[in-house]
Amino acid sequence: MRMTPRGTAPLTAAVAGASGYAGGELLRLLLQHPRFRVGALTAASSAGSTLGEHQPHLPALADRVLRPTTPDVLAGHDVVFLALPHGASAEVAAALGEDVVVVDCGADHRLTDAGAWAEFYGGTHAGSWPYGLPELPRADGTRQREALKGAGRIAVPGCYPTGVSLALAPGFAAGLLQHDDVVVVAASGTSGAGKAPKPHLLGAEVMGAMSPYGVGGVHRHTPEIEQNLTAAAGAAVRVSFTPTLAPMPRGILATSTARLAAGVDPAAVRAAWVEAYAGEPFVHVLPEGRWPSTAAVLGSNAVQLQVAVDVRAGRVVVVSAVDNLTKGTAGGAVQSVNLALGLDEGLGLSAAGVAP
Ligand SMILES: NC(=O)C1=CN([C@@H]2O[C@H](COP(=O)(O)OP(=O)(O)OC[C@H]3O[C@@H](n4cnc5c(N)ncnc54)[C@H](OP(=O)(O)O)[C@@H]3O)[C@@H](O)[C@H]2O)C=CC1
Ligand SMILES: CC(=O)N[C@@H](CCC(=O)OP(=O)(O)O)C(=O)O
Repeated sequence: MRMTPRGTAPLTAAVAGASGYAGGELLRLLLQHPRFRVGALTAASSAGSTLGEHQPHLPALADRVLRPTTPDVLAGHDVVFLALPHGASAEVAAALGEDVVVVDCGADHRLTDAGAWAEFYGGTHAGSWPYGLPELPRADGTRQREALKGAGRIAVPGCYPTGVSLALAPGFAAGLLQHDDVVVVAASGTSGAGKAPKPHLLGAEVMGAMSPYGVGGVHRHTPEIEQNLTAAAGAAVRVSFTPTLAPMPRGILATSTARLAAGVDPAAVRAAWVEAYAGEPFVHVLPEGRWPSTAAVLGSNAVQLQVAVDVRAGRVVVVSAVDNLTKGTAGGAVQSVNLALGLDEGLGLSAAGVAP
């Protein structure tokens, strides 16, 4: 049985996938966290090399040697962060005891519907864990953070679902939006695709170009976004989602639109978002007339939002920006772990970004 830590003794955190982008961002945040001490660091083909060869921006850990990703190496920590490719987490997690908080940054434990898993990922569904998006409004008036308090297992959301779900959920929770006409187009920086070499991520392909991918309702974040918006609406929501690759290292800008429900006064719409996030330190509805930008959230755990009503088209338009590696992965993971351990939710995290 896992106990809530008392006092101020350091908590140990292992990071599996430490040579990757998500692993590197987790380590950057853990080094700034007052309660964590970094324990074992693991990888696959990079095992045996030093962290400094993969993460030159983390000099404090440069001499640490990466170890193989095995349950034996990861056991004995308070928290294990898994920043591994899809499909690699479930087996490792199953071999870790109940006394360890396990945080899966990959997709293996995000979806509750085994049919959706089979359709979008294929293979065996590993099951679902409490979903790590604390601010997400739910139809019963609570927030997702309630499911994370004391959790021993956490499924970190995908980067697009973080920005898109927080953008639209207040409108569904307040009954302002139709459920069957939701369109999302989002652009992501290339770190969202991970570090493993891929031809479409070569500099010559990416620089100076924006290109869509996963078009036609086939991107695997579609069912995850629908799952979140359905939880907010209390009834099934259908989404058409189109991702785009943008020539920048980090950041996601999402434009999410939905048709206004019958009888809704357009003038009253924006207030629902302002009210939903009024007490949230990491979700910022910008003052009217200002628009989110990926540059303003770089390295930050913040989500920026703006809401407008396109009266001619009868649609609500929400633009959101997140850093895919911070709030979109590692920051969201640390925030959820803080809740799981009974620590202050924002401990070690900042809404301040890096600019220009
Ligand atoms: N990048 C992003 O913006 C986001 C990523 N995520 C998720 O986080 C996870 C990691 O992504 P990301 O960091 O981008 O990926 P990277 O490709 O950058 O890193 C993957 C890491 O996993 C290790 N690894 C690869 N295969 C295995 C294996 N079979 N067993 C153990 N370790 C392995 C790699 O080690 P080696 O160096 O030895 O190959 C590397 O450390 C993924 O599930 C991804 O979906 C979630 C949200 C956003
Ligand atoms: C630019 C880019 O390729 N992005 C990734 C999403 C990254 C992420 O959040 O997702 P997962 O944890 O679900 O892999 C993609 O579209 O597949």
